[in-house]
Amino acid sequence: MINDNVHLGHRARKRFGQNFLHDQYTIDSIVSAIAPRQNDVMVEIGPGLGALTEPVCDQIDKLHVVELDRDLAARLREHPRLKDKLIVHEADAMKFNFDELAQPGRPLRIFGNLPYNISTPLIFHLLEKSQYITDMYFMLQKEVVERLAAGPNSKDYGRLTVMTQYYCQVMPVLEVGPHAFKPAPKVNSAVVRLAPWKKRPYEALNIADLQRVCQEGFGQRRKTIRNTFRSFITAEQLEEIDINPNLRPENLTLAQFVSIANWLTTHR
Ligand SMILES: C[S@@+](CC[C@H](N)C(=O)[O-])C[C@H]1O[C@@H](n2cnc3c(N)ncnc32)[C@H](O)[C@@H]1O
Repeated sequence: MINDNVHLGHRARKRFGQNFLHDQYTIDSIVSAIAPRQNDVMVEIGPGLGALTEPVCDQIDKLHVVELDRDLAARLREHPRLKDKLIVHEADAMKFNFDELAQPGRPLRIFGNLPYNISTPLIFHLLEKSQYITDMYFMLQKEVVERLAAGPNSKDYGRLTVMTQYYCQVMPVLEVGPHAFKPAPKVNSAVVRLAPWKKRPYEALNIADLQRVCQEGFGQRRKTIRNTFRSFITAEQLEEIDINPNLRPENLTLAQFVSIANWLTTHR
């Protein structure tokens, strides 16, 4: 019997979200979407057994990789074809200082088939580093990509949507079925490109206030905003900034979230 949990001699560890890509068409499509260029400062999160690492290294001379699994990090350090090109950071991507890798005038290009158990907090972590980043290509649960790309008035629209679209342009790239991985996950996946805006369409005066408005708003998404936000803005004041107080948080555009946050910042 074939053991689907062992791939290239490594037993997949569930706690590290290990589902290794093995479908060549999917691998080629992702790498051609990323289109690595010689001068790019590139970082891969969770290189694992190197499914994406190898074809990317065929196109560039140096690649930073951040891998939490000690055995996989050791394997990459000794990999005959890769060891001279890789800078292996054996670390938790959630705690890793990505900004230290960026060089003046050379922001980072980050990619990875992310462990699904940490993908949402990791995206929040990286959004705060967006000034150091050119773009990010991530394989995620399809459902998470739908949340990232959602528009107002949909069930997928939430805090992750608003905060990501505040920092980045969101472009879904490719859908991937479970059988592209070993072991096969129970869910469908998709690749997305997140590209931090060169000039943001809306500017929050204080990012903590935008985070607060999103958190409070989507924490009670069935309530109207006259109720949700009553601790800091009245229905009349919402009308003064041209926002209907009878809307629900999921009806608000990014521009309206930023207007409410900026009202909060300037009326303390
Ligand atoms: C879904 S697998 C992808 C592996 C490989 N890139 C591929 O596509 O086959 C996720 C990888 O992330 C690593 N990983 C899990 N948690 C991590 C963390 N907090 N920081 C860095 N790497 C992590 C796992 O060990 C694994 O190698």
